[in-house]
Amino acid sequence: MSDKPFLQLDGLRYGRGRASDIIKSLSLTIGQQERIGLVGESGCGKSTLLKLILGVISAQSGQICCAGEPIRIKPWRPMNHYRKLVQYIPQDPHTALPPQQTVAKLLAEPVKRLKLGTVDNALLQRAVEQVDLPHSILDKKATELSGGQAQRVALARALIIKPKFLLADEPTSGLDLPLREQIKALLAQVCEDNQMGLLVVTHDISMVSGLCERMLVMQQGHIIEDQATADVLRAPNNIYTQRLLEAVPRIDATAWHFPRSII
Ligand SMILES: Nc1ncnc2c1ncn2[C@@H]1O[C@H](COP(=O)(O)OP(=O)(O)OP(=O)(O)O)[C@@H](O)[C@H]1O
Repeated sequence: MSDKPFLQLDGLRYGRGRASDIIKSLSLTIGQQERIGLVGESGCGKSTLLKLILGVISAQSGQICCAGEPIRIKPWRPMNHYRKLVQYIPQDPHTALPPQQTVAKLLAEPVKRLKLGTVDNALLQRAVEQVDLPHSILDKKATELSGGQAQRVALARALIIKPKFLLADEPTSGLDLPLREQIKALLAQVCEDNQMGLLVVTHDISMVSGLCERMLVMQQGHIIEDQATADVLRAPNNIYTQRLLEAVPRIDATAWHFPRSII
Protein backbone atom coordinates (compact mmCIF):
# COMPACT_ATOMS: atom_id res chain seq x y z
CA MET A 1 0.00 0.00 0.00
CA SER A 2 1.16 3.58 -0.67
CA ASP A 3 2.57 6.04 1.85
CA LYS A 4 -0.71 8.03 1.66
CA PRO A 5 -2.80 8.06 4.87
CA PHE A 6 -4.92 4.93 5.16
CA LEU A 7 -8.09 6.99 5.55
CA GLN A 8 -8.68 10.65 4.84
CA LEU A 9 -12.00 12.26 5.83
CA ASP A 10 -12.57 15.76 4.46
CA GLY A 11 -15.38 18.12 5.46
CA LEU A 12 -17.92 15.38 6.21
CA ARG A 13 -21.42 16.60 6.95
CA TYR A 14 -24.31 14.29 7.78
CA GLY A 15 -27.81 15.20 8.96
CA ARG A 16 -31.03 16.94 8.06
CA GLY A 17 -29.86 20.53 8.00
CA ARG A 18 -27.03 22.69 9.30
CA ALA A 19 -28.44 23.33 12.79
CA SER A 20 -29.42 19.72 13.44
CA ASP A 21 -26.55 17.98 11.65
CA ILE A 22 -25.27 14.89 13.45
CA ILE A 23 -21.78 15.19 11.89
CA LYS A 24 -20.63 18.76 11.27
CA SER A 25 -17.82 19.43 8.81
CA LEU A 26 -15.55 16.74 10.19
CA SER A 27 -12.03 16.14 8.86
CA LEU A 28 -9.70 13.41 10.06
CA THR A 29 -6.56 11.64 8.88
CA ILE A 30 -5.93 8.05 9.94
CA GLY A 31 -2.55 6.41 9.37
CA GLN A 32 -1.97 2.76 8.51
CA GLN A 33 -2.09 0.46 11.55
CA GLU A 34 -3.05 3.33 13.84
CA ARG A 35 -5.10 2.36 16.89
CA ILE A 36 -7.55 5.07 17.80
CA GLY A 37 -10.13 5.34 20.58
CA LEU A 38 -13.20 7.54 20.00
CA VAL A 39 -15.10 8.71 23.08
CA GLY A 40 -17.85 11.22 23.79
CA GLU A 41 -21.20 11.38 25.48
CA SER A 42 -24.19 9.43 24.28
CA GLY A 43 -25.74 10.82 21.08
CA CYS A 44 -22.74 12.95 20.00
CA GLY A 45 -22.43 11.05 16.68
CA LYS A 46 -19.78 8.34 17.27
CA SER A 47 -21.72 5.44 15.73
CA THR A 48 -22.86 7.66 12.86
CA LEU A 49 -19.22 8.45 12.10
CA LEU A 50 -18.36 4.72 12.04
CA LYS A 51 -21.26 4.07 9.63
CA LEU A 52 -20.02 6.85 7.35
CA ILE A 53 -16.50 5.39 7.34
CA LEU A 54 -17.90 1.91 6.73
CA GLY A 55 -19.84 3.33 3.78
CA VAL A 56 -23.30 2.10 4.85
CA ILE A 57 -24.57 5.69 4.95
CA SER A 58 -23.42 8.60 2.77
CA ALA A 59 -22.46 12.08 3.85
CA GLN A 60 -24.45 15.03 2.48
CA SER A 61 -21.12 16.65 1.67
CA GLY A 62 -17.44 15.91 2.03
CA GLN A 63 -15.50 12.85 1.01
CA ILE A 64 -13.75 9.78 2.41
CA CYS A 65 -10.65 8.45 0.67
CA CYS A 66 -8.83 5.20 1.36
CA ALA A 67 -5.17 5.20 0.27
CA GLY A 68 -5.95 8.28 -1.83
CA GLU A 69 -9.01 6.82 -3.64
CA PRO A 70 -12.63 7.84 -2.88
CA ILE A 71 -14.38 4.91 -1.17
CA ARG A 72 -17.41 5.29 -3.44
CA ILE A 73 -17.43 5.18 -7.20
CA LYS A 74 -21.23 5.28 -7.12
CA PRO A 75 -23.14 7.25 -4.49
CA TRP A 76 -25.03 4.25 -3.10
CA ARG A 77 -22.30 1.62 -2.81
CA PRO A 78 -18.72 1.55 -1.54
CA MET A 79 -16.16 -0.23 -3.70
CA ASN A 80 -15.88 -3.99 -3.16
CA HIS A 81 -12.17 -3.50 -2.78
CA TYR A 82 -12.87 -1.25 0.22
CA ARG A 83 -15.02 -3.94 1.87
CA LYS A 84 -11.98 -6.21 1.86
CA LEU A 85 -9.86 -3.59 3.61
CA VAL A 86 -12.24 -2.24 6.25
CA GLN A 87 -14.40 -4.45 8.45
CA TYR A 88 -16.76 -3.72 11.32
CA ILE A 89 -17.91 -5.26 14.58
CA PRO A 90 -21.30 -4.01 15.71
CA GLN A 91 -22.35 -2.74 19.12
CA ASP A 92 -24.68 -5.68 19.74
CA PRO A 93 -23.53 -8.76 17.82
CA HIS A 94 -26.49 -10.80 19.04
CA THR A 95 -28.94 -8.65 17.10
CA ALA A 96 -26.57 -8.23 14.13
CA LEU A 97 -25.83 -11.95 13.57
CA PRO A 98 -28.61 -13.82 11.66
CA PRO A 99 -30.07 -15.91 14.52
CA GLN A 100 -30.75 -19.24 12.81
CA GLN A 101 -27.41 -19.59 11.01
CA THR A 102 -24.61 -21.71 12.38
CA VAL A 103 -21.33 -20.04 13.25
CA ALA A 104 -19.72 -21.95 10.34
CA LYS A 105 -22.19 -20.36 7.88
CA LEU A 106 -21.80 -16.93 9.48
CA LEU A 107 -18.03 -17.09 9.05
CA ALA A 108 -18.18 -18.44 5.50
CA GLU A 109 -20.62 -15.80 4.25
CA PRO A 110 -18.26 -12.79 3.86
CA VAL A 111 -15.54 -14.97 2.24
CA LYS A 112 -18.03 -16.14 -0.38
CA ARG A 113 -19.67 -12.73 -0.86
CA LEU A 114 -16.32 -11.03 -1.46
CA LYS A 115 -15.08 -13.97 -3.60
CA LEU A 116 -11.99 -14.49 -1.47
CA GLY A 117 -11.53 -18.18 -2.25
CA THR A 118 -12.88 -21.50 -1.06
CA VAL A 119 -14.11 -22.04 2.47
CA ASP A 120 -12.91 -25.28 4.04
CA ASN A 121 -12.87 -26.65 7.58
CA ALA A 122 -9.26 -25.64 8.12
CA LEU A 123 -10.09 -21.97 7.38
CA LEU A 124 -13.10 -21.99 9.72
CA GLN A 125 -11.15 -23.70 12.49
CA ARG A 126 -8.31 -21.18 12.23
CA ALA A 127 -10.87 -18.35 12.35
CA VAL A 128 -12.34 -19.51 15.68
CA GLU A 129 -8.92 -20.41 17.11
CA GLN A 130 -7.78 -16.84 16.49
CA VAL A 131 -10.48 -15.56 18.85
CA ASP A 132 -9.92 -18.31 21.44
CA LEU A 133 -13.09 -20.25 20.73
CA PRO A 134 -13.29 -24.08 20.46
CA HIS A 135 -13.91 -25.78 17.09
CA SER A 136 -17.21 -27.12 18.47
CA ILE A 137 -18.68 -23.58 18.35
CA LEU A 138 -18.84 -23.85 14.54
CA ASP A 139 -21.99 -26.01 14.81
CA LYS A 140 -23.84 -23.68 17.17
CA LYS A 141 -26.48 -21.19 16.06
CA ALA A 142 -26.09 -17.49 16.82
CA THR A 143 -28.99 -17.70 19.32
CA GLU A 144 -27.06 -20.32 21.33
CA LEU A 145 -24.06 -18.04 21.96
CA SER A 146 -23.32 -16.14 25.17
CA GLY A 147 -22.59 -12.40 24.95
CA GLY A 148 -18.81 -12.96 25.08
CA GLN A 149 -18.98 -15.77 22.50
CA ALA A 150 -21.15 -13.65 20.16
CA GLN A 151 -18.63 -10.80 20.43
CA ARG A 152 -15.77 -13.18 19.55
CA VAL A 153 -17.73 -14.68 16.62
CA ALA A 154 -18.39 -11.14 15.30
CA LEU A 155 -14.66 -10.46 15.59
CA ALA A 156 -13.77 -13.74 13.83
CA ARG A 157 -16.25 -12.85 11.04
CA ALA A 158 -14.50 -9.52 10.53
CA LEU A 159 -10.99 -11.02 10.70
CA ILE A 160 -11.62 -13.89 8.28
CA ILE A 161 -11.45 -11.27 5.48
CA LYS A 162 -7.94 -10.29 6.71
CA PRO A 163 -8.82 -6.58 6.76
CA LYS A 164 -6.30 -3.77 7.14
CA PHE A 165 -8.57 -1.80 9.43
CA LEU A 166 -11.26 -2.64 11.96
CA LEU A 167 -14.12 -0.40 13.09
CA ALA A 168 -15.48 -1.53 16.46
CA ASP A 169 -18.59 -0.01 18.03
CA GLU A 170 -18.54 -0.46 21.81
CA PRO A 171 -17.18 -4.02 21.57
CA THR A 172 -17.39 -4.62 25.32
CA SER A 173 -20.77 -3.08 26.13
CA GLY A 174 -22.99 -5.48 28.05
CA LEU A 175 -20.07 -7.72 29.09
CA ASP A 176 -18.87 -8.22 32.66
CA LEU A 177 -15.47 -6.86 33.76
CA PRO A 178 -13.33 -10.01 33.22
CA LEU A 179 -14.86 -10.48 29.75
CA ARG A 180 -14.20 -6.83 28.89
CA GLU A 181 -10.54 -7.34 29.79
CA GLN A 182 -10.40 -10.49 27.66
CA ILE A 183 -11.92 -8.77 24.60
CA LYS A 184 -9.55 -5.81 25.06
CA ALA A 185 -6.52 -8.15 25.20
CA LEU A 186 -7.82 -10.09 22.20
CA LEU A 187 -8.24 -6.90 20.14
CA ALA A 188 -4.67 -5.85 21.00
CA GLN A 189 -3.40 -9.30 19.98
CA VAL A 190 -5.26 -9.46 16.64
CA CYS A 191 -4.19 -5.90 15.72
CA GLU A 192 -0.60 -6.94 16.38
CA ASP A 193 -0.81 -10.33 14.62
CA ASN A 194 -2.65 -8.99 11.55
CA GLN A 195 -0.84 -5.62 11.38
CA MET A 196 -4.27 -4.05 11.45
CA GLY A 197 -5.44 -0.56 12.41
CA LEU A 198 -8.40 0.04 14.72
CA LEU A 199 -10.97 2.74 15.39
CA VAL A 200 -12.88 1.77 18.51
CA VAL A 201 -15.90 3.64 19.87
CA THR A 202 -16.18 3.16 23.60
CA HIS A 203 -17.38 4.65 26.87
CA ASP A 204 -14.60 2.70 28.61
CA ILE A 205 -11.56 4.99 28.99
CA SER A 206 -9.47 2.02 30.21
CA MET A 207 -10.03 0.40 26.81
CA VAL A 208 -8.57 3.48 25.10
CA SER A 209 -5.64 3.74 27.51
CA GLY A 210 -4.85 0.01 27.25
CA LEU A 211 -5.29 -0.38 23.50
CA CYS A 212 -5.03 2.89 21.57
CA GLU A 213 -2.11 5.23 20.99
CA ARG A 214 -4.41 8.05 19.86
CA MET A 215 -7.61 9.35 21.41
CA LEU A 216 -10.38 11.40 19.82
CA VAL A 217 -13.10 13.12 21.80
CA MET A 218 -16.33 14.00 20.05
CA GLN A 219 -18.93 16.55 21.09
CA GLN A 220 -22.09 17.35 19.12
CA GLY A 221 -20.72 16.09 15.82
CA HIS A 222 -17.27 17.70 16.09
CA ILE A 223 -13.91 16.20 17.02
CA ILE A 224 -12.83 18.51 19.84
CA GLU A 225 -9.75 16.61 21.02
CA ASP A 226 -7.22 14.65 18.97
CA GLN A 227 -3.98 13.79 20.70
CA ALA A 228 -1.80 10.91 21.84
CA THR A 229 -3.82 9.02 24.47
CA ALA A 230 -1.15 9.58 27.15
CA ASP A 231 -1.28 13.34 26.53
CA VAL A 232 -5.08 13.49 26.70
CA LEU A 233 -5.09 11.57 29.97
CA ARG A 234 -2.32 13.75 31.45
CA ALA A 235 -3.40 17.18 30.19
CA PRO A 236 -6.54 17.38 28.05
CA ASN A 237 -6.78 20.46 25.82
CA ASN A 238 -10.48 20.84 26.24
CA ILE A 239 -12.58 21.51 29.33
CA TYR A 240 -15.21 19.04 28.06
CA THR A 241 -12.57 16.26 27.91
CA GLN A 242 -11.46 17.17 31.41
CA ARG A 243 -15.05 16.76 32.68
CA LEU A 244 -15.42 13.49 30.78
CA LEU A 245 -12.26 12.09 32.40
CA GLU A 246 -13.32 13.31 35.85
CA ALA A 247 -16.57 11.40 35.44
CA VAL A 248 -14.74 8.06 35.03
CA PRO A 249 -15.57 6.02 38.14
CA ARG A 250 -12.59 5.15 40.32
CA ILE A 251 -12.52 2.61 43.12
CA ASP A 252 -10.96 4.08 46.24
CA ALA A 253 -10.53 1.11 48.57
CA THR A 254 -9.67 3.34 51.57
CA ALA A 255 -12.96 5.23 51.26
CA TRP A 256 -15.10 2.12 51.27
CA HIS A 257 -16.36 0.53 54.50
CA PHE A 258 -18.46 -2.53 55.16
CA PRO A 259 -21.58 -1.61 57.12
CA ARG A 260 -21.03 -2.83 60.72
CA SER A 261 -24.00 -5.19 60.46
CA ILE A 262 -22.27 -7.44 57.88
CA ILE A 263 -18.70 -7.47 59.30
N1 LIG B 1 -31.26 6.36 11.87
C1 LIG B 1 -31.31 7.53 12.50
N2 LIG B 1 -32.26 8.44 12.16
C2 LIG B 1 -32.35 9.62 12.79
N3 LIG B 1 -31.52 10.02 13.77
C3 LIG B 1 -30.57 9.16 14.15
C4 LIG B 1 -30.42 7.88 13.55
N4 LIG B 1 -29.37 7.24 14.14
C5 LIG B 1 -28.91 8.09 15.07
N5 LIG B 1 -29.62 9.23 15.08
C6 LIG B 1 -29.40 10.40 15.94
O1 LIG B 1 -28.10 10.85 15.69
C7 LIG B 1 -27.48 11.30 16.88
C8 LIG B 1 -26.15 10.57 17.04
O2 LIG B 1 -26.39 9.18 17.22
P1 LIG B 1 -25.19 8.14 17.34
O3 LIG B 1 -25.79 6.77 17.44
O4 LIG B 1 -24.21 8.40 16.26
O5 LIG B 1 -24.57 8.60 18.74
P2 LIG B 1 -23.46 7.92 19.64
O6 LIG B 1 -22.49 8.99 20.00
O7 LIG B 1 -22.92 6.70 18.98
O8 LIG B 1 -24.32 7.52 20.93
P3 LIG B 1 -24.17 6.28 21.96
O9 LIG B 1 -22.91 6.50 22.73
O10 LIG B 1 -25.39 6.40 22.82
O11 LIG B 1 -24.17 4.98 21.16
C9 LIG B 1 -28.48 11.02 18.01
O12 LIG B 1 -29.13 12.23 18.31
C10 LIG B 1 -29.43 10.03 17.41
O13 LIG B 1 -30.71 10.19 17.96
